[in-house]
Amino acid sequence: MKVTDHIKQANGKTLFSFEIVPPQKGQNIHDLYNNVDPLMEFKPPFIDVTTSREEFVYIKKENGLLEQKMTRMRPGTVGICAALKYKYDVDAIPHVLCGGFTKEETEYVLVDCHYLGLDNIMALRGDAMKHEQYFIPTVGGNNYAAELVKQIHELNQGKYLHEIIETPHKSDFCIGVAGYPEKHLEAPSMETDLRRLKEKVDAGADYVVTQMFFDNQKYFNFVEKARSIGITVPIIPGIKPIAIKRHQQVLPQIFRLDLPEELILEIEACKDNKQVRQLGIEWAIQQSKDLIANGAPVVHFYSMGKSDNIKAIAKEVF
Ligand SMILES: NC(=O)C1=CN([C@@H]2O[C@H](COP(=O)(O)OP(=O)(O)OC[C@H]3O[C@@H](n4cnc5c(N)ncnc54)[C@H](O)[C@@H]3O)[C@@H](O)[C@H]2O)C=CC1
Ligand SMILES: Nc1nc(=O)c2c([nH]1)NC[C@@H]1CN(c3ccc(C(=O)N[C@@H](CCC(=O)O)C(=O)O)cc3)CN21
Repeated sequence: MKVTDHIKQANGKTLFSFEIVPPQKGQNIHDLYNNVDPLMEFKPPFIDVTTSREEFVYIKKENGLLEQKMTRMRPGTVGICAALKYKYDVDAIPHVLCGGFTKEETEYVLVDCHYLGLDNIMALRGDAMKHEQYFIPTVGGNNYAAELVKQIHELNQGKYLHEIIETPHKSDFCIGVAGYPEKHLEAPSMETDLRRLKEKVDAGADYVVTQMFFDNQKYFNFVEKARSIGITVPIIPGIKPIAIKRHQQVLPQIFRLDLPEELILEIEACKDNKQVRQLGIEWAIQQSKDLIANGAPVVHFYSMGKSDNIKAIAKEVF
């Protein structure tokens, strides 16, 4: 079922959802299930499965030189979605990226999703590769998420690439896109970034999931601004519980967001990472309760593999 239909069906009750990252290749799918199992009692209507960029790896050759190879360390997004759907009867949402894929490859992924009965696609541009300072579009691929949304939307109209299919079967994907309460790191201003978001919605996006934020006011202001420029689709807040002291530096650095002073002081007062993890849980519980009280359609959790903290939060909130 579509995310938008889950939201309609919930009739104002806030839903719980989360996001997982495929394991590194060579791992066991049961490790993933072990982290999903404890969260299923909170009845997530959908689970997102991310797609990671390809990266360079260096293989030591016999002569001692290093050989550079390009590989995807965490493949399997669509396969994991199918596995989750059929194991738990849950809607699993693959993240489909512009970066790393030609439009043709993207079409094949979408055809797989359609055959597997996946009803939703999260359409993202994707980050820069590790060695790149900025995102460089893939030759033959989509340049921005809005173009990817257009490609998916056209498939929904039965328009395949190169228009060589005469009587096409139409897909009916519900399309999610990302939104940035503290603006995307490359955007020159909040207003421009919001216009970009509007372009994605105008191209056919059905809902928005936000980047993580630690001050709910940022989300409320963002929703207000989005509404004021005519974005009417659901805007789902994304929450990440702080888990280690180092997040204080790396999260602002990677995602270009601010941590509230109160949270920083509380992290500084923690003696070890066990205390930070507990603080992260408590902070996310407060954020979630406030988001629910203010009518958020869903609270979506970025669980980066381990689910114990998400479970502790969901137990208090859902
Ligand atoms: N829910 C999730 O999983 C989330 C994922 N992300 C990640 O963030 C990264 C960025 O992806 P998206 O937001 O999908 O990218 P996007 O293509 O919507 O935007 C990327 C940047 O390009 C700018 N931009 C967009 N259209 C433009 C145009 N026509 N001309 C000039 N600039 C333009 C935007 O303002 C933004 O700074 C991705 O790696 C995604 O995986 C971010 C937030 C949430
Ligand atoms: N720009 C961007 N790219 C993404 O892939 C992405 C977003 N934003 N926002 C939404 C979700 C949330 N994501 C993430 C990704 C990593 C961590 C994270 O905490 N990573 C490391 C720390 C960073 C590091 O050392 O490299 C961790 O400790 O787990 C959190 C959320 C992935 N998604």
